Amino acid sequence: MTSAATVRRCPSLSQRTSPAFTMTAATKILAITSSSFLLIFSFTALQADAFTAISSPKTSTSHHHNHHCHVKPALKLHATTTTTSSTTLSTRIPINESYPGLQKVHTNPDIYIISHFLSPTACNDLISRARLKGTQRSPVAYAGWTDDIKDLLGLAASGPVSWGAILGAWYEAQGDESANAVLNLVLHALRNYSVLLVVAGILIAGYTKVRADGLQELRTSTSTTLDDLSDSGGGGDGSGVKEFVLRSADLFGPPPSLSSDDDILSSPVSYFEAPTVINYEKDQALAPHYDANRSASVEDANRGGQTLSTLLVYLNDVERGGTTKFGKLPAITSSTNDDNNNNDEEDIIQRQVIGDPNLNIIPRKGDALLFFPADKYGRFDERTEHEGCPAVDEKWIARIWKHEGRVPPPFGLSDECIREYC
Ligand SMILES: O=C(O)CCC(=O)C(=O)O
Ligand SMILES: [Fe+2]
Repeated sequence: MTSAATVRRCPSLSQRTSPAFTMTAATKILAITSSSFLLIFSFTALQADAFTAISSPKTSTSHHHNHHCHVKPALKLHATTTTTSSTTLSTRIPINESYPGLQKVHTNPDIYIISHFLSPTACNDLISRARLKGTQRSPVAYAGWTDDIKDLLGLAASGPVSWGAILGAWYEAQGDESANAVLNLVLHALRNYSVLLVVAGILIAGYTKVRADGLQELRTSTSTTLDDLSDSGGGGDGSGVKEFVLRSADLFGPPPSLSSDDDILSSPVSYFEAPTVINYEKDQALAPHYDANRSASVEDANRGGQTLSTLLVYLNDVERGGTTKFGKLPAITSSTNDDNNNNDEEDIIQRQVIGDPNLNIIPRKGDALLFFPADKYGRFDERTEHEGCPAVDEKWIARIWKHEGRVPPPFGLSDECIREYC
């Protein structure tokens, strides 16, 4: 008999535990709740570290020799709206404010248009290189999935999983009048909790997968990355990729606080993802999204962390459709912007979609659009939500994302390439 053994081993306990022990309802509730709270507490304390360890993408060093990678950077679409308050944001990363053609179209969050950022030859070269390499359906990453899963698991663990565990244990304890009733109850609660947590985990993983698959429908363009800065490989008039990368380096300027003994990190280019060329055919579009990722420290760890700036260049004139719209920002009217002189302001007003209350830019060949999806500390700025409106006429753009840290290949340019051209 277990109880006899217990009595022999532990006399002091046996004195307090009468053989005819009957567990009161209050004891049961106390036992179950305390074990559940203990579990919830340890779950919450552990989940952050454990989850980060599980989901953190591995940084690959095996690609460093790879000059011409075929890995496409993914677009960061969020399945849920993030809640970062813009009042907690700091300023954006600095840029070269005297860059020729720079015109501010919105202040806080800062958005610029840069007229004639790329020459028509460079635009043509970027398009022809992308055509030669071939574009494929643009990938979409479910940005923030790690945090979403954490949030959902946390909710489940402290809500339905706990109550399910408690109710289940309560039900199982009915009629258990043995001396081990309390222990049994706690064990049942713990077992129920673990089983239900695993079930919740499986359901949440399935739900996340469905959401991730759904996001792909929101981006219907095709694209490719170009990481070859050499003149050969295009139309023969010099490399549009090189022009794009070098002008972007001039625009962003050298990174602050250089560790000067590392020549690669002192080049702004090492913080760039390789240029991506994107093609929209009739009716293709990119739904409203953010270029930053609220879980960048985990999900973008192998591509330089958070996206701090987006630089888009329109590679062709687009008569109808294909505008870039900022759905949370107002259109520029003659009174909203004091930073430009009247001619520049007129020019910008003309480049917006007439009648749209939001900032909505019409593509013009060679012009760049510059904005900052996160502040200089990498904090997500939801005001920069934007979309590529459905194309009517064909549209081509090239894009560089500047990150917080070095973007290693295959996402960024190789050390050899940066040393040779930048
Ligand atoms: O096509 C556009 O105008 C916007 C593209 C964009 O937002 C992106 O590639 O992240
Ligand atoms: Fe974007």
